[in-house]
Parts: sequence; structure tokens; C-alpha cells
Amino acid sequence: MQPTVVLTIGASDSSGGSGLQADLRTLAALRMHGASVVTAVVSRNTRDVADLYPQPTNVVTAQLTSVLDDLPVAAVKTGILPTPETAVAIAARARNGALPNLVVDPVLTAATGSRRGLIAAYERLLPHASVLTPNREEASALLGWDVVTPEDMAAAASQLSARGPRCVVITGGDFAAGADAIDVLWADGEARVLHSPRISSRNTDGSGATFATAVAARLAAADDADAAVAWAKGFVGRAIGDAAEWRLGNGPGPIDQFGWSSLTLR
Ligand SMILES: Nc1ncnc2c1ncn2[C@@H]1O[C@H](COP(=O)(O)OP(=O)(O)O)[C@@H](O)[C@H]1O
Ligand SMILES: Cc1ncc(COP(=O)(O)OP(=O)(O)O)c(N)n1
Repeated sequence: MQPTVVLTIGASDSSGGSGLQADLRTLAALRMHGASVVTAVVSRNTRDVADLYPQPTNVVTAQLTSVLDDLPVAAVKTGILPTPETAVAIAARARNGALPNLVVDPVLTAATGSRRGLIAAYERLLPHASVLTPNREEASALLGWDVVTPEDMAAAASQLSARGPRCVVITGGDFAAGADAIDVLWADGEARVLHSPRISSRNTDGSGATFATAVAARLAAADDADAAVAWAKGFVGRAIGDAAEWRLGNGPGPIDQFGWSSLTLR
């Protein structure tokens, strides 16, 4: 049997916790082949980000052309798109139908120019997204108002879906500790609040990247969007729980996509 191919477009994280490294670990754990287009190189550890070096846009598009000319890509996930030019170039490929089952994780870290320019460029990408996965801060930036409560998240998801993505899930990993980890899903014209047990851990680096990549993987496996989101939420919760005792570095460390202690792959 051939492995399913999923393409991740994003930045290298030198600490290995998030970005392309988390995406590729997630795909490997799900027994899929990960192709990767490097948009930027981030110098960081578990404590802080030192620098972000964007790849020139022509280097990003050259990687994209090489992958898409040859490999049977079944789904695509985007992470850091460091400049408006890069985001516009990715949007052009999406508009041409070259990026199937596109999951957009709008990490709004701009390397050059204004954040406003990056947000404007994202507007071109959103109509082509199958699933958009902002956290509350990213949703606030995209919309221009503060998304705080679960009610806000539902309204925000509805407003973002009007910009084109078929499904929007606003993640709430940064809610003050409570019993549940709450995300809000907008699909088929209605909002649903998704609950899962909140895991107590200092190690949550890469949760957003892992979640979005797992959604892309499940879309590649022909799940519909809400099933993919529900599955990914379970997956990331297990990955956080399995790494809760890890002490890799002095800040929030990576999560355990492989579930070395408890994951049963389905
Ligand atoms: N402590 C936690 N326990 C369980 N699930 C969590 C926890 N933190 C985040 N998640 C889940 O991880 C996914 C990514 O969410 P989030 O952390 O908000 O993304 P980001 O890293 O982009 O801010 C969501 O499904 C969220 O509910
Ligand atoms: C290289 C790199 N660094 C950080 C991120 C941030 O991703 P985000 O989804 O905001 O949060 P986590 O994945 O770290 O929970 C990234 N995508 N790439």
C-alpha cells in the first residue's frame, strides 16, 4: 500500500517543538508521508524566539513547484507565511486548484512589512481553505476585534467563514485553566463548542501546528471537516498528555505526537 502524501508549508523551528518539525512528526505518527516547503528559518528554543529568517519567495515557489510536479499530494497545511509576498504566492497556487484539502493555520508572525499587509494577503488565501484554524488571538487580528468568550468565538468563526473557508475552528488552548479545552467549530452554517479534557502540562509547544496538521491528515484520509477536527482534537490532547512529564529545555517544551506511552493508532 502507498502512504498518503500531505504537504506542509511553513517554517523550520530549531527547537523541534513546533513548525515543520511538529508537522512532520505528526504525519509520521499517522503513517503518512510528509513533504515540506520551508518558508522561513526560525532560531528559537523553548524559552524564546531569537530570529526569523524568511526564505525569498522564489525559493518558496520553487520548492512548491518541485513537490507538486511529482508527488500525489492529498492535503496541504500552511503555518508561518513570513511575508505578504509569500502568502500571495501560496494563494495563487491555491486559486489554481493545486492545493487540495487546504488547512490554513494563520500564524501571524510577519518577518517583514506590517502585520496588516500579511493579514490582507491572507484574505486571498482564505477562500481556498477547506479548514481555517486560528487561535483566539489570530482570529482577533484577522477580524479586527477582540475574540474572548466562547460566544465571541462562535461569532468570529461565522464571520471568518464568510471570507471563504468551508469550515473554521477557533482554538482555545490559551483559555485560563478550566476543566475543559474549548474550541469552537463553524461548519455547515452552525457553531458547535467542542470540549475535551484540559491536560495540565507546561509542555504545549506545537499544539496548534499538530492540531492543524492532524486535520489535514484526516482530510487526506477522506474524513469530512467536522470529523477531521474532532479526531485531531483527540490526537493533540493525547500528545499533550503523553509529554506532560518531559523536561526538554527550560520553557514550554514539545508534545509527544508518537504517544510513546499511550497512543493506539486507529
Ligand atoms: N492543555 C490542553 N489540554 C488539552 N487540549 C489542549 C490544551 N492546550 C491546547 N489544546 C488543544 O490543542 C489544539 C490547539 O489549540 P491552541 O493551543 O489554542 O493552538 P495554538 O498553539 O495555535 O494557540 C486545540 O484543539 C486545543 O483545544
Ligand atoms: C517555526 C514555528 N514556530 C512557531 C509556530 C507557532 O505555531 P502556533 O500554531 O501559533 O503554535 P504552536 O504550534 O506552537 O502551538 C509555527 N507554526 N512555526
